[in-house]
Amino acid sequence: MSTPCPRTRIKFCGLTRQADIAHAVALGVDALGFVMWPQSKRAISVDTLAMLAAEVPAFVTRVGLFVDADPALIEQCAPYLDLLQFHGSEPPADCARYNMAWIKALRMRDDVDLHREAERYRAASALLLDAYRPGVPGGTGETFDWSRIPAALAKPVILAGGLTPDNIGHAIHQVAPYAVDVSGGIEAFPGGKDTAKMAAFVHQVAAANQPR
Ligand SMILES: O=C(O)c1ccccc1N[C@@H]1O[C@H](COP(=O)(O)O)[C@@H](O)[C@H]1O
Repeated sequence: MSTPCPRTRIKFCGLTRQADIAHAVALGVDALGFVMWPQSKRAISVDTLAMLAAEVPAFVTRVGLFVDADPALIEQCAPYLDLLQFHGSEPPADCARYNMAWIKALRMRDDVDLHREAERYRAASALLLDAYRPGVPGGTGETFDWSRIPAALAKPVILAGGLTPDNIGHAIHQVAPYAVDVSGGIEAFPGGKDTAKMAAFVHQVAAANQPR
């Protein structure tokens, strides 16, 4: 029997509208991210999170994105989420205090040591690697040098940062990540997804997963 080809999991982030969720689910997207950082142009309220989370069927992961958030906000959101995404400078103990699965975003500053971070955040379900821009926690729409990602890292890698339907095939072939995360690259406007770009992204991931 031949070895099955690995399937790159897909997370769409920055969902704010029911119609975009329905389209993402129909495309077979694995995880949907909700930005709970109030300064983001994609931020939603807890009430909107509750409404949108109810639209997500079983086996699609609802991810809450937080940036150095007040624990009270995370606790309020937790009933509507399956996974926490920490996108600030949260230390491991702060990520682990909610009795929920979590991932840690790391911004790829020049001096980041991914092996060291993988050891430090060993309780994370995965590490999400994003571009670094000073003063901005994420969602910049910028890529980083993917060759900086070591082939053997102790944690699954979620590749993020400036991914689009045009570059995702190349990214998967070069990095072979566990999953990919996209926000700006499938948007029509901040917080609103473009149905054609969503479909193109998913199709490009599927194409990159075909044996060559
Ligand atoms: O989307 C945001 O507004 C955001 C704000 C603060 C931290 C992270 C944010 N988004 C995440 O950033 C990466 C890359 O996004 P993009 O594809 O480059 O737009 C992704 O994980 C988003 O979920």
